[in-house]
Amino acid sequence: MNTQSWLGRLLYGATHFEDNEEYLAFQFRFLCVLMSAGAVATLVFVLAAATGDNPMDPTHLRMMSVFSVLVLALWAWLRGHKHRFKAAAWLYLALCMVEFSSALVHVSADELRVLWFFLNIPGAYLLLGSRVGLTVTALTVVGLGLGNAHLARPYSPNAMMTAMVVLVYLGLFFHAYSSRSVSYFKRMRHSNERLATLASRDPLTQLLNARAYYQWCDHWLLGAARSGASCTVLFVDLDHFKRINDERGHAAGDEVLKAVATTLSEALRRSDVLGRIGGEEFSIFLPDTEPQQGAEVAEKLRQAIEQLSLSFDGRALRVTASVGVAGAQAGRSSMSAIQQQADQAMYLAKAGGRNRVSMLPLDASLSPT
Ligand SMILES: Nc1nc2c(ncn2[C@@H]2O[C@H](COP(=O)(O)OP(=O)(O)OP(=O)(O)O)[C@@H](O)[C@H]2O)c(=O)[nH]1
Repeated sequence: MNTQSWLGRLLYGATHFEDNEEYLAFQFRFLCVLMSAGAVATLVFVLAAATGDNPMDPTHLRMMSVFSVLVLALWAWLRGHKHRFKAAAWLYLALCMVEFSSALVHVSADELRVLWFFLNIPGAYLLLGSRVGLTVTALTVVGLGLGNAHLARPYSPNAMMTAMVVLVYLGLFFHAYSSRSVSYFKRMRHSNERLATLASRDPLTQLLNARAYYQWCDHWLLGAARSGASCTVLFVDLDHFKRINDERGHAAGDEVLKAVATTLSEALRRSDVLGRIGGEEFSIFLPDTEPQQGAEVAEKLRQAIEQLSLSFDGRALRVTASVGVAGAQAGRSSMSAIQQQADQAMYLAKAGGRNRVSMLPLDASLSPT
């Protein structure tokens, strides 16, 4: 979506659109093309008038020159800046209205000049939405209806009627089209967001699933490789979880997993990342954190889990966790190597009696049983 040809770069500038900005990307590019084409076409008219091939009213000629310069400037201002799109679209619409009105008033010899207004209708709908499109259609019909009698060479009632019917038809046609296409894009964006959530979240706890979690960690490690920043991974594995399932039922086990996920999320900083990477296994990535600090966080989490007061079917449930801590420097280790180290540390904690925190290479158990 963001790979651009040389023509694209020339017309739109270097503009990055997110996956959920597909419709904005279309509108932005459409406006850039409209403005560049509009400015060039107007310059051709101006040049033809200057060489005497297309004699034109001097007031309108001046108007066209100003129009083409302003549109070129507006296009240059918009290129590469998607957040300027709305303002540029409004300004372009206003410039077109002035330009077409000038042609209507000053170029009486051109019987077809009313056609310029027809261009505004699709442009307004596609760039600024159906409400603006409808307003522009209504203003054009009313303006032409009231202004015709005051023109130096007014259109015949028949010609005016034809122009108005076609304008109204065009307005209705684009109203239906733009409302449909916008709602279609919105639904598509919503579905894409839902799909992205389904693909990256664990359905039980709503935490990142293993794939999304590791993807995030790999991305961080890659980004921090140059600076060699420290990070710590905590591997949290619930103790004797099978027993909870066997003795209290699978539903009780699910409740425990949800409660632990909430407890961990609440205890962590916003910059930390938490994923459910297996049945009763959670992994936590602490960016810019030395192992010793990470071990303190691990101990805090272990205590929070131990202190959880849970009950299922009216009976209390107790849960504890063993936590393995592994520290690393970005650029020196891969995520799978760090996770493996955290895994081994967690097994040390299990072997040491569970409900504790361990760290490699020396067993750095922080909590006595
Ligand atoms: N309720 C529930 N249980 C799950 C889920 N995913 C995995 N499990 C169970 O988690 C249990 C994990 O058991 P083990 O790997 O033996 O680990 P443990 O009983 O916690 O023992 P230690 O880790 O050695 O303390 C298994 O019984 C799985 O069926 C889940 O989504 N919901």
